[in-house]
Amino acid sequence: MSESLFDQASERLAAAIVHVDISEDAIERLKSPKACLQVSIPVRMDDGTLKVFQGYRVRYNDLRGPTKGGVRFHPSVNMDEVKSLAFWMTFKCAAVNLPFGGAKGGVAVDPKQLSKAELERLSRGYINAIADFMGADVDIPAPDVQTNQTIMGWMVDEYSNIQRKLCPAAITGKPIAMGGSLGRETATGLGAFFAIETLLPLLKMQREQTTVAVQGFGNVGAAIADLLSKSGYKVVAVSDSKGGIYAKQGLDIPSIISYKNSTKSFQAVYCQDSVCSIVEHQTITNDELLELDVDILIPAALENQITKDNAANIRAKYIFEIANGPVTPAADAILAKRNIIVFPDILINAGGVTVSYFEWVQNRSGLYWTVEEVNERLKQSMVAETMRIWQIANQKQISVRTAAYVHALMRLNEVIEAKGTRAYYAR
Ligand SMILES: NC(=O)c1ccc[n+]([C@@H]2O[C@H](COP(=O)([O-])OP(=O)(O)OC[C@H]3O[C@@H](n4cnc5c(N)ncnc54)[C@H](OP(=O)(O)O)[C@@H]3O)[C@@H](O)[C@H]2O)c1
Ligand SMILES: N[C@@H](CCC(=O)O)C(=O)O
Repeated sequence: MSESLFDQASERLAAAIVHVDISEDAIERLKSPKACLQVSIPVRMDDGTLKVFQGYRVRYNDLRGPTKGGVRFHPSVNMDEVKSLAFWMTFKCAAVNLPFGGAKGGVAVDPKQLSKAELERLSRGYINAIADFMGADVDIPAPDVQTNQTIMGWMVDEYSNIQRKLCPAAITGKPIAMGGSLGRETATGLGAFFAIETLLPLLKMQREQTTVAVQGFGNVGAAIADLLSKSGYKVVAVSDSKGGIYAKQGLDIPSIISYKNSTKSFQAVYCQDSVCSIVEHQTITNDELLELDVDILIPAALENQITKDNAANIRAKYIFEIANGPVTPAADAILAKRNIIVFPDILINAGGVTVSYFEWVQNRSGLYWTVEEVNERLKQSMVAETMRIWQIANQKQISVRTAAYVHALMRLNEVIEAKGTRAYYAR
C-alpha cells in the first residue's frame, strides 16, 4: 500500500526527534491531531438544484495557542491532505515563534466551475458548518489554495452573523475594509523573499547571476516571481495548472501577471502585442519546469511535485518550498545524495501566517499598522528564524528541513514542560 500524505508528514517528525531532548509522552502527543471534523455543506446552485459538498477542518495541536491555518478549495481535498497540512501548520507556527497551534481546512470542490453567487453560498455554508469548532481564541481560518480575500470577507461576515457581534479576529486574510492587515496578500511571497535574501550571501550567490524557475502562479507564486525579478534575479520560467513558459534571457514578470489576471492562463503570453514586448520563449510542461537547469527552483503550487520518480532529474542547486509539502521524504533522500539543498516549507512559506498573526493582533488591539511596519516586522522575524535554522543545520550537520523541525520541536517542548502532564490531555 502506498504511503499516505500524513505518513509522509510524520516522517519529518521521526527524523527530527532523535536530535531533541524530548519526552516519549510529548512525542506521542504530537503524533496525532487533536480533533478532525468532516461536514456536509448543502449549497443551492444557480439552476435551482441542491449540491452537497464535503468540508473538513482539522485542529492538529493547540499547545502554543489557538490553532491557525488556511482553507483550501480544490477537487482533491480530503481528510488525509487536511490533516497533513494542519500538522505542517503546527510546526510552521512553532518554527517562527507565533503563539499559535496548527490547523487546516478545505472543501472538495472545483471553484472554477462555480458562479460568484454559488461560491459565496459555499463559503458561508462552510463557516456555518464549522462555527462551533472555530473562534478568535480557538481556531482561526485564513486563505490557501483557491481561496482569497473576498472569500475570507464572506466567511468572517457569516461567522459574525452567527455570533451576533463583529468578530474580525476570528478569520485572517480579510479585505482591509473588514479589518484585514495591509501587506497580508503579498506576505507569503515577501517572507520567502526575505529568507532567500538572507541565505544568498551564505550560499555565495549574487542576484544578477541567479536563475530561478517558479511552479505555480497564484497568490504566492506570482508574488515571489515578481519580487525576485524586480530585485535583479533572472526568473526564466513560470507555470500554472495548464503549463509553463521558459525564456533563457529571463521573463517579463509584471506583464505576465497582468496577462494572467486578464486571461486566467499563460497560453501565448508573448504573442499578444498589446500586452508586452515580443520575447523569444518556449512553452514547457510543469514536469519540464521542475527539471530545468536553474540555480533556484521554487515549487509554489501543490504537494507531491518532486518525488522518487523525478528527484534524480532535478538540476536546480537549491529548492525553496513555498508550497506546502512539494517534496516527498523519498525525494529528499535522493536530492541530499545529489547535494541539492531543500529549504523547507515550514520556514520558507511562513510569511503568510506571520502576517495573519499581525492581523489578529491588530484586530484584538484595535490599533492598525502601516504597511511599512508590517513588512519590517515580517523581515525581522524571517531573517532571525532563517539564520537560526541555518545555524542548527550546520551545528548538527543535518538537513535544513530537519533543523527547522528541531527548532520547532524545542519550542513545543518548552510549553509541554511548562504545562507538565496536563499538556497531554485534551481540554
Ligand atoms: N495563500 C497563502 O497565504 C499561502 C501561505 C503559505 C503557503 N501557501 C501554499 O502555497 C501553495 C500555493 O498557494 P496559493 O495561495 O498561491 O494558491 P493559488 O492562489 O490558488 O495558486 C495556485 C497556483 O498553482 C497552480 N497550480 C495548480 N495546480 C497545479 C499543478 N498541478 N501544476 C502546476 N501549477 C498548478 C494554479 O494554476 P491556475 O492559475 O491555472 O489555477 C495557480 O497558479 C499551496 O501549497 C499553499 O498551501 C499559501
Ligand atoms: N494557508 C497559509 C496561511 C495560513 C494562515 O495565514 O493562517 C499557510 O499554509 O501557511
